[in-house]
Amino acid sequence: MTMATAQKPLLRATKLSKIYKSGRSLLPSRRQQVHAVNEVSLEVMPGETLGIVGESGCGKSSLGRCLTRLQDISSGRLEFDGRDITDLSLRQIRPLRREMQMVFQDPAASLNARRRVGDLLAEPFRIHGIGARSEIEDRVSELLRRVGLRSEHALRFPHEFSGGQKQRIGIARALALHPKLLVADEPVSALDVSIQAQIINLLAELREEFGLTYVFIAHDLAVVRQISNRVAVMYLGAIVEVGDADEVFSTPRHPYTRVLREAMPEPRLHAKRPERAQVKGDLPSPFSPPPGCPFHTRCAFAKERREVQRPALVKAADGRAVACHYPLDGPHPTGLA
Ligand SMILES: Nc1ncnc2c1ncn2[C@@H]1O[C@H](COP(=O)(O)OP(=O)(O)OP(=O)(O)O)[C@@H](O)[C@H]1O
Repeated sequence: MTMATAQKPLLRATKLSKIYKSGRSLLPSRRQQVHAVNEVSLEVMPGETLGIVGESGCGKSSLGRCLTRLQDISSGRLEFDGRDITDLSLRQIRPLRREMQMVFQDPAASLNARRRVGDLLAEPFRIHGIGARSEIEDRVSELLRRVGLRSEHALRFPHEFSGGQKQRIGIARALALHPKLLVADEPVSALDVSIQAQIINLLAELREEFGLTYVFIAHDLAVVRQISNRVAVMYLGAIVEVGDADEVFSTPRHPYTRVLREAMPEPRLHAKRPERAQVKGDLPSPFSPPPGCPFHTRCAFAKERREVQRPALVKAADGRAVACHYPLDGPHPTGLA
């Protein structure tokens, strides 16, 4: 790989939006729209892990599915490996599936319960016409070993495995064809904490071994922190802060990031801060998001004059970006404070 190639983002989203039309009303004019992803722009560089964190319903899964084109994009642009893939049809996108894969929270849902694990892992090779039968068997055994299982496990059915083992199988299936990009959507949320760490370690090892690039989605900041180089914080469909993971966690600039961080189960952090930041009220309905700054209804710092404007995500000189009229730390990005 040349330096020039290395410096180009593997994935670039520009003002990417996903709007769902709710089917609740029979009258099309009365149907409500959910702006699940609202003009998100981000870049993922080869070899890095971008964590995406935010509360349930903020649009993380929708963004993940758009980034891998498992679902259509309503507006904006998506480039993968230098190619515009925004409007590719399902047929056109199929060959790219080898290069961009997803791992989900519930691996059992994507593993056909009636088929043996060996068959499930052989499927990607068959679909893409790769390898003779004996070669595929060898590759399946190797895959199982690589994710910490045994080759004999190929003969078993998914229900014979624990939650952590099922996720190992899900990861093996996603990595079978050596993709460039893996989007993991809450891959450890359903697992016990001790198993979570094992799966995160496995993902980190595989990233190094295969030179993978990850988008790692989770509602749990502590989980995202363990594996991400950079992190993007989402609120009501928009990215409100993005930057180096350690810096975002140690000195959050968006009031919402600070609330998320202080909810982390770290006794040391809480002991130092008896007055923890509180988020006021409930997450507004995505059917009728507040005008102006989407966080102003819950923000301890918002003042009326700033409610009417939606703050843009502006990058400061140190590379961190925040969409806030009242950032908490560091250079002010908009000059409005
Ligand atoms: N297929 C769909 N049709 C209509 N609305 C949808 C659809 N999928 C998601 N939504 C809505 O879009 C918004 C974002 O949902 P999404 O699942 O992307 O968020 P999330 O942050 O991943 O939440 P969770 O962690 O609970 O899955 C929510 O209001 C959700 O109800």
